Parts: sequence; structure tokens; C-alpha cells
Amino acid sequence: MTVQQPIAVIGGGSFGTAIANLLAENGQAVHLWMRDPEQAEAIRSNRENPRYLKGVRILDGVQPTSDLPATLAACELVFVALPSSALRQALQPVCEALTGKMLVSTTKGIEAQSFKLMSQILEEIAPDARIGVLSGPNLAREVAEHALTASVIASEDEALCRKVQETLHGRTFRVYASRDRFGVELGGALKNVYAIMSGMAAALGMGENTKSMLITRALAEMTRFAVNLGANPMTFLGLAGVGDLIVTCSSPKSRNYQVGHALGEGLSLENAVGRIGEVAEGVNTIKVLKAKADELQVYMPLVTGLHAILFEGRTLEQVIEALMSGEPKTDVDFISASGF
Ligand SMILES: NC(=O)C1=CN([C@@H]2O[C@H](COP(=O)(O)OP(=O)(O)OC[C@H]3O[C@@H](n4cnc5c(N)ncnc54)[C@H](O)[C@@H]3O)[C@@H](O)[C@H]2O)C=CC1
Ligand SMILES: O=C(CO)COP(=O)(O)O
Repeated sequence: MTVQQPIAVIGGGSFGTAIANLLAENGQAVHLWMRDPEQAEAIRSNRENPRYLKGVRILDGVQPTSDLPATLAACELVFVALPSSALRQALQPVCEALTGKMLVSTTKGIEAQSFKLMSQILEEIAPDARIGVLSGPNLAREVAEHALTASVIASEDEALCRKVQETLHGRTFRVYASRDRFGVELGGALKNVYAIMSGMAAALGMGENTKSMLITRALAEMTRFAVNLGANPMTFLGLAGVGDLIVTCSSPKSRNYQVGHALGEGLSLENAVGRIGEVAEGVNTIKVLKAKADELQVYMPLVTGLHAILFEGRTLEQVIEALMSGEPKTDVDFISASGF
């Protein structure tokens, strides 16, 4: 009889907890690592993670732990669900234990100074690891509450994709494969910025036409940027592109949308972020994205406008005026320009 290897989930926030439960539901033994031993103990005893997923029962197959070296030693397949600001800092010290592992990033952010995506950081700190990215329209609470959901595992390593599909694909969670790791990961990081704008628009009571314009022009803008970096625009028509953009820009359950909504209600950025109390990656992404767009000379009026509101003291009214009076452009410009 073969003994089944446990699977590691690194990060005990809302998404790590949701993924751990899905794996356990499929009969996998899961080590859910979090840095705080008291939180691990409380989850072990109460089978609930009340700070991040209140009311969701954590299955018996999930073993919360704060011992990272032991977790990595026991597991070949490792899902990483840390905030982007913590990923390098948390995993660099254990980089040797990552050798040869299958590392799947679920983190949707961009590193500030380097403009690296999280799987690129994993590749850098663990050059001998096998790397993948899981991304798609996957609000953690809905995943945990069994809303019918689809996601994408992206990697050039087909065996890794198959392994993730075998372990994660289940009754309520479909996992599609893609070879375009860069495009899938970039889509997940970029859409957070536009979710902040959509939350603002909702708080200001803007109409349905406006919401649709925002989402569609956001797709054009993020794809234009991605194509400039060499990504395949077709990936942006999939779950990890337009799929994730739609859910995050239209759901009050998205933390990025919530930050935008709070800003639209008149809160400062600091108070808006504080009120959410969970990670909203778009706040950091807008800074690095604006700098990169300027460097590459990519036309990104929505990013420029949001950056002006958040960091340059412009009012929303001024930015809307500038956006609406800009010269009209061609509609679907990014596919023909890409050469794909
Ligand atoms: N929540 C969601 O619906 C989804 C989130 N994601 C992505 O997953 C990543 C993690 O997000 P969430 O789980 O939602 O965040 P969260 O805010 O719910 O939880 C963050 C977790 O990371 C831990 N953490 C923070 N700094 C740490 C450090 N230095 N070392 C170790 N642990 C640390 C916190 O204690 C907490 O357990 C983000 O990049 C997010 O974009 C992806 C898909 C869906
Ligand atoms: O990535 C997500 C859904 O796919 C979660 O979005 P938020 O981080 O804005 O909650």
C-alpha cells in the first residue's frame, strides 16, 4: 500500500485556509502553515479560523502548524498563499528545503523594487524547484462555501499541472490548465488595481454603463501593458484575465473593491486599508505599475488616474474630467498591436 504524501499550504489567511479545506475535502492530508503558534493551536482545537473565514468548519484533514521546516520536509507539493509583501521574507530563510519541490503560488502581487511576480521570486530563491501559479476568479469565502468555481493552474511543467488538477479539482472547484504562467500570473496581479476603481465607482452611485465601461477599458489597458511585456493577450480572455477582473470589479466581497468603496465614501487610504484588516494587493500594485508604465511608455489612463487620486492629491472629479475628455481611441487595440 502506498502512503499518501501530505500537501503543504503556506499562509493561514483567507485563501490559504480555503485551499487547505478543498484539498482535505478531496481526501488529502494537509499541513497548513501559519507563523503564529497560538493561532495554529486555536484552529487545531476549534476547527475554525475566525479572523479570516468565520463560520467555515476546517476539516479534520487539515493540520494547522507553525513549524515551517517540518512542513516543507514532509511535503512535495506546496501551495503558497502569503501576501506578496511577505513571500520572499518568509521563504528565503528556508530556501534549501524548497529544492525539488512543486511550488504553486496563489499570491496576486508584484514585488516593489524588482517588479518580479511571485513565481519569479520562487524561481530565484529555489532554482531547482518546479514552479506553477494558481489564479482565477476565486473569492476565498465563496470557494470555502462551495460556490461553483473555476481556476487555472499555469506552468510549463505538465506533470505539475496534472498533479494540481488531481489534488484540487473537486465537486465544486474546477481546475483548468495553461502553459502561460506569466500571463496568468500578471492577470491576477493587475486586476486588483481596477477593482479599487470599481469599488469607488460603486460608492459614488455610478451607473451600469459606467461599470461596464470601466471593466472593459480595464481589460484593454491591462492587456496592452501585458503585451508590452511580451505576454500572450489570449490569456487575458480566460479565467485568470477577464474572469478574475469581472469578479473582483463587481463583488463587494473583494477586499480591493472594499478599499475602493471606502475611498469613495471619503475615507483616507490609510483608514480604508485599516478598515478592511486583510491584504488588498492593489494598493501596492498601483505604485509599481504606474512606475513601470511610465518607464515603458505604455498608455494606461486608468492607472494614471487612480495613482493621481491616491498619491498626487488629485480629486476624483478632476480625474473623471481628464479621463472623459481624453482623445477617443480605437476599441480593441491590443490584439492587433501584439502580433499574435
Ligand atoms: N482572499 C482571496 O479571495 C484570494 C486571495 N488571493 C491572494 O492570496 C494572497 C494571500 O491573501 P489572503 O489569504 O486573502 O490574505 P489574508 O489577509 O486573508 O491573510 C494573510 C495571511 O498572511 C499572513 N502573513 C502576513 N505576513 C506574513 C509573514 N511575514 N509571514 C507569514 N505569514 C504572514 C497573515 O498572518 C495571514 O494569515 C494574496 O496575494 C491574495 O491576492 C488569491 C485568490 C483569492
Ligand atoms: O483575487 C481574488 C478573487 O479572485 C480576491 O480578491 P481580493 O483580494 O480583492 O479580495
